[in-house]
Amino acid sequence: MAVYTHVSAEALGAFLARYDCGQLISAKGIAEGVENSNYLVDTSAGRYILTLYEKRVDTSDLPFFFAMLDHLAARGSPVPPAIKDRTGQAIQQLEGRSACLIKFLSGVSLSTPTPAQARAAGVAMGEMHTGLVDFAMVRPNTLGVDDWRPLLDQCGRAMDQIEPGLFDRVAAALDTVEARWPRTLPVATIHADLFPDNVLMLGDRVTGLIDFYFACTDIRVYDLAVMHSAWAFDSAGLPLDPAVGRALIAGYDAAHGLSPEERAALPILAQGACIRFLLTRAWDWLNTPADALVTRKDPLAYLRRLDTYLEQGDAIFA
Ligand SMILES: Nc1ncnc2c1ncn2[C@@H]1O[C@H](COP(=O)(O)OP(=O)(O)O)[C@@H](O)[C@H]1O
Ligand SMILES: N[C@@H](CCOP(=O)(O)O)C(=O)O
Repeated sequence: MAVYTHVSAEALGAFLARYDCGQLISAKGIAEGVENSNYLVDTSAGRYILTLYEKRVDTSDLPFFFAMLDHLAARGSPVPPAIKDRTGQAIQQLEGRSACLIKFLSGVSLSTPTPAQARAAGVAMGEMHTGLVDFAMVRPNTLGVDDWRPLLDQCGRAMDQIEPGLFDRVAAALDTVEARWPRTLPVATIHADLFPDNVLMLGDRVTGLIDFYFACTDIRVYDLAVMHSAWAFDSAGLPLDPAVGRALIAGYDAAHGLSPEERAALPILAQGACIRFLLTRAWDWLNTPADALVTRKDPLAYLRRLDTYLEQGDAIFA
């Protein structure tokens, strides 16, 4: 459960008093998520998400994330803007953390998407990228290709406690990815973590794109590769029906367009995405205290995805 910081009823009441958002009715910690503390807050005026920012979010980045959300919301994307208090402030302090009240969006996240749902999600990413074409702010990717080697070294040989030989396998894959990483593809603002749990859906319709706290400026089609690595596999990292991944890419292509160079780069970008999530999961696996109220994500599910990309090459994207 991702509730790292407890919020008292008194502190929450005082926090809500700054907003025109009604009187507090209830607040419940949200089990999903791993990065921040999230509460579902009901008031006499409606339902909200309260987020307190924890370890990986640098609060100096919050203005970038909220400007991106406001930009997308103004262009009709189903994203949740932060709510401003009566003085126009979105970012507050609560229980010693930076905190925001965020619009609640309906929908549920999928564990086994159908091709039709994957297509809709690909379209949603494509439309998001189109909406961001004129977004001018820049935030370098702090978990980009040049950060993976230092992260691998930080995890070190302790990775072999997760799986014997894991460090050497990831090091070898990273050698290839670094050598073949495309450096001339279009760069843009990307979500960088659009997993199924960050896409809310009702049936085949996307109702929400959430969790923009890894958003950054990087190779645009890397965003699609990240998405493929998360959507085309089950939670153990085993491939789903290949039609799911194909539909995702077709939806993106229909909504935004994919150049031949971008399409050709997908295999190496997807291998990079596997290394990125394998490493952050491995770091969390090795450094999360046993009594933490959070479910650690399995690094090896990303080793299995990497193996599939290495075995299947271009075929999985054809
Ligand atoms: N704007 C929102 N509307 C509805 N539910 C949300 C919203 N934001 C977050 N959630 C819920 O909270 C969960 C955790 O949020 P998320 O941003 O993914 O957390 P974390 O950053 O800790 O990974 C989501 O899986 C979803 O259930
Ligand atoms: N999507 C990442 C971890 C980030 O978690 P999220 O709940 O913020 O999406 C992973 O699965 O490793």
